[in-house]
Amino acid sequence: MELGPPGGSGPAEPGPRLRGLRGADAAASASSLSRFGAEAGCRASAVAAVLPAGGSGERMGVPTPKQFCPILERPLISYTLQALERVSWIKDIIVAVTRENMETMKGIIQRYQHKRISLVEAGVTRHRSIFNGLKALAEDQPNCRLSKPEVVIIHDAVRPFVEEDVLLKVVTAAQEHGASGAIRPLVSTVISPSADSCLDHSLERARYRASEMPQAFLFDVIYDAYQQCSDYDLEFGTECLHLALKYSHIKAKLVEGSPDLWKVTYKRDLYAAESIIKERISQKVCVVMDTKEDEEHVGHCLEEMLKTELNHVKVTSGQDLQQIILEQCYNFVCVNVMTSDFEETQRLLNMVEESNLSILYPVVVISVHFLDYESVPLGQKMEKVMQIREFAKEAKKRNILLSGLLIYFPQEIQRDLLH
Ligand SMILES: Nc1ccn([C@@H]2O[C@H](COP(=O)(O)OP(=O)(O)OP(=O)(O)O)[C@@H](O)[C@H]2O)c(=O)n1
Ligand SMILES: O=P(O)(O)OC[C@@H](O)[C@@H](O)[C@@H](O)CO
Repeated sequence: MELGPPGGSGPAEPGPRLRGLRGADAAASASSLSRFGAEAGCRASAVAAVLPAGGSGERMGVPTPKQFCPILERPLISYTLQALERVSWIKDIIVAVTRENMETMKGIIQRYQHKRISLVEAGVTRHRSIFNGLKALAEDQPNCRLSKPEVVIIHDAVRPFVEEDVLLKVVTAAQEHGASGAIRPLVSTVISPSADSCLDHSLERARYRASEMPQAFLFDVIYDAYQQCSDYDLEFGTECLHLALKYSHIKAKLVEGSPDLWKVTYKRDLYAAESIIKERISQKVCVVMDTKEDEEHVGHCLEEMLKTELNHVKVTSGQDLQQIILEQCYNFVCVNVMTSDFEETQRLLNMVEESNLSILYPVVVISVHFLDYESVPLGQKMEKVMQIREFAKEAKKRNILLSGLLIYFPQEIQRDLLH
């Protein structure tokens, strides 16, 4: 579906071209029932989001625009989309990308099964990209399929660490004040240089804040502002809150944001983002035992030890494995006591694959085999466990990192361990 440029109004560059890729409506998660959720019997305030993603990432210093740079083999923008998709009361997510990156963006949406996404063409500046995203939501556009929201969130596509709580804060504040934005304390002091590059004056740092994202606006407030916007502001402006003040005379409510709201701008930010993501997905481990009895003995011994290092440790003998996978655990220790077959591990791999869990992040599975070296010669055991290499090659294709661990115990110690 194409959206032509509005009749005579708006900037010179091509108007937004909406290529609806609206996925199936994501099931509203019960946990997100909120004043913006699908609560039965009350009119939910419609909220949409516009993600400017049409930049070239010059400061990153690599050929690929930073929003498409990989983190753990997945494009940065996919993490931001996932963060917004987790919020069930955001009904539409409009992403502004350049025409040349449109196919790349479509591929990301399909590969990572992103939902509620619509694409518009980016502009030559960030403000123009945002304006094109807003036009896709305005009802004054011909053939527009998206309904106008009451509140619109604007969030840079290169800010992947955005949580539901700050989104709720800025949207609630925007409903009350017309506009709202996340802010953070300044790290460096702001100074004003003179024409000859000497210090003219410095600002009292404590009196100022850094403007971050997300921001939220009553749709009409920000859309009217962009429609009145001068070409100079569209070309050189960097602050949507300023446009709301200058053109719609709305003073945005400022909301203290968390330290994670920073924007990926330089290469070091990409490394920082990767280590934060690794840290987050490695804090949850599930120990899968092959019997209920082992769960209560070996499993809980392991749980006590792991809890000294990790935030979330879950032990199961399989009955609630499906739920654990749904809760997005990405690390599994599959313990096979007294057996060297892989039935348990294979069952886990199948469940992980069926759940599409490894689409978004790599899943780590360690298959541990406690074996009595007196009953079976090492060579035969090693042959069995070496099979895991074949499993691992196949699993890697599905973003599942499988490894095997063979632990030999004389029979009596195993008995002691289990009782
Ligand atoms: N014409 C533009 C320029 C920027 N952006 C988006 O605005 C966000 C924040 O802008 P910035 O960090 O400046 O991104 P770039 O312009 O790509 O970076 P650089 O200035 O280093 O080139 C990014 O998601 C970027 O893709 C956009 O949608 N359209
Ligand atoms: O200026 P850039 O294009 O690097 O990034 C845009 C930022 O200025 C902007 O995201 C925040 O300051 C909030 O407006």
